[in-house]
Amino acid sequence: MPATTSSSSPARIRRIGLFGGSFDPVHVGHRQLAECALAQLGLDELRWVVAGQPWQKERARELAPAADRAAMVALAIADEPRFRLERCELDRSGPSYTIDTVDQLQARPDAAGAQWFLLLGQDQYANLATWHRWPELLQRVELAVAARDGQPPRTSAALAAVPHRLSVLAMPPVAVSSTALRTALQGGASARSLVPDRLAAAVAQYVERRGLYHSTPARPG
Ligand SMILES: Nc1ncnc2c1ncn2[C@@H]1O[C@H](COP(=O)(O)OP(=O)(O)OP(=O)(O)O)[C@@H](O)[C@H]1O
Ligand SMILES: O=C(O)c1ccc[n+]([C@@H]2O[C@H](COP(=O)([O-])O)[C@@H](O)[C@H]2O)c1
Repeated sequence: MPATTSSSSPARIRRIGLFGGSFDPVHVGHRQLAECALAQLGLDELRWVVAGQPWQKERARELAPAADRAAMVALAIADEPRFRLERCELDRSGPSYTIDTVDQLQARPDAAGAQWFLLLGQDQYANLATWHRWPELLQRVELAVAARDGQPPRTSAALAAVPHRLSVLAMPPVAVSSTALRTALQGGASARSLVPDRLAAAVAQYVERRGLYHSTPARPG
C-alpha cells in the first residue's frame, strides 16, 4: 500500500494590519503609508480604524463629525480590496483607546490565529508611551513604523525600556498633514486644488459637497 501523503499544506497565518487615525481629513500620506505596509508586510488585509473619540486631539480642537471622517476614508480606500473600513471605535462610547480596539478585534472568531500589526508614523511612535495601557499593547501587536517629516523611526526612552516587535517601513516622504490641509481649506483654498498631491479626488469632492473645513456651514446630507 502506498504511503499516504497529506495534500493539504499547513494553513497560512493571516496577517492583519491596523491603521488608526483621526483622518480629519484622510490624505495621500495616509494612503502612501498604507500601501507601503500592504506590500512590505505582506498583509492579507489592512483595517483603517477611524478614531471615534481621539482623546488626545479632542482636547485641543473640535474635529469634523466622525461620520464624515469615516465617509472620507471609505472613499479613499474604495479601490483596494485589501483595505477595510473598521468602524468599531465609532460604535463604542468613551475615549478611543487602541488597546480596547485590539481587545475587541482579536476576540472575534475571524481573527483566530492571525498575526497583527499596528501601523504608525514616527510622530505617534514617539508618543506611544502616553497611550492607555501601552505596555500591554506592545505584547499584542507588532509595530510597523514609517518615517515622517524627515524623522526616521526612533524609539523614545520610555519605549526603549520595554521590549517590542518593530518593523520599519520604507516610505518615500510625503509632506502632508491633516492640520496643513485644514489650514489651507480654512484659508480659502478649494479642495480640488489640493488634488492629487495632497487629497484624493473623491475625498476632495466630498469635502466640497459637505462644506467641511470652511467657515461656511455644511449643506445637509
Ligand atoms: N505624511 C505622513 N507620513 C507618515 N505618516 C503619517 C503621515 N500622515 C499621517 N501619518 C500617520 O498616520 C496616522 C494617523 O494620522 P492622523 O490621522 O493623525 O493624521 P495627521 O496628518 O497626523 O493629522 P493632524 O495633522 O491632524 O495631527 C499616524 O500614525 C500618523 O503618524
Ligand atoms: O490608545 C490611546 O491611548 C491612544 C492615544 C493617542 C492616539 N491613539 C491612536 O493613534 C491613532 C492616531 O491618532 P491621531 O491622534 O494621530 O489621529 C488613532 O488610532 C488613535 O486612536 C491612541
